[in-house]
Amino acid sequence: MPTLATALLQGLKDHGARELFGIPGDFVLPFFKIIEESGILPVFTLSHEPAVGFAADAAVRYRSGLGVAVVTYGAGAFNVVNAVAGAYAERSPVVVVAGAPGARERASGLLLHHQARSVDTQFAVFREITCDQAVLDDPATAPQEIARVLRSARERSLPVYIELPRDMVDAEVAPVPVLPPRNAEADALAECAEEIVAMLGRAASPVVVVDVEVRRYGTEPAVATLARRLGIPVVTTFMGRGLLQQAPDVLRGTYLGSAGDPAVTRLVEDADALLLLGVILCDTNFALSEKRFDWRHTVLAIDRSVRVGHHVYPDLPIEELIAALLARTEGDAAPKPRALPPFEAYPRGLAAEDRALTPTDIATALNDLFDRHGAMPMASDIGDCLFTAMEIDNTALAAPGYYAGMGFGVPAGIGVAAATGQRPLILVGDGAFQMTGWELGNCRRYGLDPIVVVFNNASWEMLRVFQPESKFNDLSDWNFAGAAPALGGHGERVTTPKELVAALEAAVARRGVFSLVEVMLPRGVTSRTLGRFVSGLKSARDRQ
Ligand SMILES: Cc1ncc(Cc2c([C@H](C)O)sc(CCOP(=O)(O)OP(=O)(O)O)c2C)c(N)n1
Ligand SMILES: [Mg+2]
Repeated sequence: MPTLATALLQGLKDHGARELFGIPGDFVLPFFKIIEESGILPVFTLSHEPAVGFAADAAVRYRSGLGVAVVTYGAGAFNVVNAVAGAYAERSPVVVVAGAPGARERASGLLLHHQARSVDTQFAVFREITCDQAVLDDPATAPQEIARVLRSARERSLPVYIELPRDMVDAEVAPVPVLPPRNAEADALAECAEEIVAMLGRAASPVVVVDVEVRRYGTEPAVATLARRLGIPVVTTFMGRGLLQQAPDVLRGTYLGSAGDPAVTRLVEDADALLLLGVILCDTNFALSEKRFDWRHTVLAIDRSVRVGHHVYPDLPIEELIAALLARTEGDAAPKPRALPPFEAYPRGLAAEDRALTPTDIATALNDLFDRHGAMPMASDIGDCLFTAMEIDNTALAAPGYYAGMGFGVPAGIGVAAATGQRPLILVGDGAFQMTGWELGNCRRYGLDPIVVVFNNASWEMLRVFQPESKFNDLSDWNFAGAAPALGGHGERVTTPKELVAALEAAVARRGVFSLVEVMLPRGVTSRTLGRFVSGLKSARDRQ
C-alpha cells in the first residue's frame, strides 16, 4: 500500500498536476523529503510564498490541469493567502498543500510555533478562499477526501486546500481514486442548448465574448469552430486577453468599453444577442461599458451554470454546453460572415530614434520583435505594463486583470517557464518588481531564461493618474539592470527607442540566463490604453 505522501502525489498527478511549487518548513519537511525522493512530480522551490502561489497559478493557466503550492504551517501558509485569493477571484485551480501539527502536538497543551489564534485558524482562513477543503488526519478516509477535493478543483476551476499533518506522511493508505465527473442532466443540457441556438438564430448581429473559463476547460478550439460555423465574431474581455490567439480569423479584439477600440465597443454594445462564455462580470471587464446588458438577449455561462435571459440552468458545465451547441449546429451553412468594422491595428514599426520612451513604444517594439522571431507566451504584472499589453498583438497572456494583485508578473513567468518549457516574456513595473522581481535569482538553478521588460518610471504611476497631487507615488530609481548580474542574469538599461530595439534583439539571442531590459520611462507618461481607462473611469464617475 502506498503511504499518504506518495498517494497524495500520485493523486495530484492523476488529476492533472505536472509540477509543484513550494517552500519547505519543519511542518512539511517529511513531505518534501518524499517529494524529492519519489520523483513523482518535479518541485520548484522559490524564495517567498506569494511567488509560490503566483507560479502555481500561472502554470495551470497555461497548461490546464492543476497548479500546486506546497507550504509549511502558519508562516508559510498565511504568506500564500493573497495569491490564492487572486486565484479564486480569477478561477484558477490551485491546490494548496499545507503542513500542520501532528496529533500529539495538538494535544500538548502548548501554543505551537507558527500558530496564529488557534491551531485551526489556518484551516478557517483557507476555507474562505477555496471551494473545497480536506484535513488528512485519518488514513481510512484520506484517499476519498483527496479525490473529492481534487475533483472539486477541476470541476469548479477554483483553488482547494489540503491540510497534511506532519505525523500522517508515512501512514499506509489506499491509492487515491479519480472520481467520475458530474455531468449535466441530459434534458436540461438539450433544452438550454436549443434555447441558445434559437436566440442566436434570431439575431442579426450576435457576438461571443470569452473570458478565462474558456481556457480553464480547454474549450478555445470548440468556441472558434462554433463562431466560424455561425459566422459570429468573438471578442475577449480585459481579463480574457490572450484567449483564442490561435483563431485570428474569428477573434476581433478585446472589449474595454469606452477605453477600448471603438470598433470593438460598437460591435459588443450594438449586438442584439450576446453569448458570454466563461465571463467574470467584474468591474475591470465592464466598468467602462457604455450600455448595460439586455438580459433578454444575453447568455452567461460560468461556474457550472448558464443564465439565459432571466432564468438559470444550474449544474451545467461550460464544456458540455459548448459541445451541445456544436452538436446542434452541425452542418449549419454558416451565414455569410458579416462585414465587420476595421480594427485598430496594433502599433508596429518603431523607428530607432534617440528620444524619450513611452509605454506604447514598448508595445510597438514587442510587436516588431514577435513579427521577426515569433510570439512569446507573456506574463504581466498589474500596472501600466498590463494596459500596454493590450497594445501588443494578441499573444498568450497570464495576468491578474481582475484581482489586480501586484507581484504576480515575475513569479508567473517562472511558473509558465517551468510548466511549459517555453521561454516567457515578462512585463512588470518597477513597483511590482520591488515586491517579487528578486525571484529571478531562482532562474539559474532551473536553467530558466525569461526575458523581463521592467517599466521603470520610478513611480506608482497607476496611482498617480488617479491622484496626481500625492507625492507618495514618487519612488526612487533602484537600477534593476545593475542588480541583474548579482541574481545570475543579464541587465540592460535603455532610454531611447534605438536602445530598446537593440536590447530586445540581444535578449532574444542570449540564452541560458534571464535577460532584464530596464526601460526608463518619464513619470506622467502612460500607455494610450491606460489613458483611455482613466478618462473612461472619470467620465463614468461623472455620469453617476
Ligand atoms: C499587492 C498590491 N499592493 C498594492 C496595490 C495597489 C496598486 C495598484 C492597483 C491600482 O491597485 S497599481 C500600483 C502601482 C504599481 O506601480 P508599478 O508596478 O511601478 O506600475 P506603474 O508604475 O505602471 O503603475 C499599486 C501600488 C496592488 N494592486 N497590489
Ligand atoms: Mg512604476
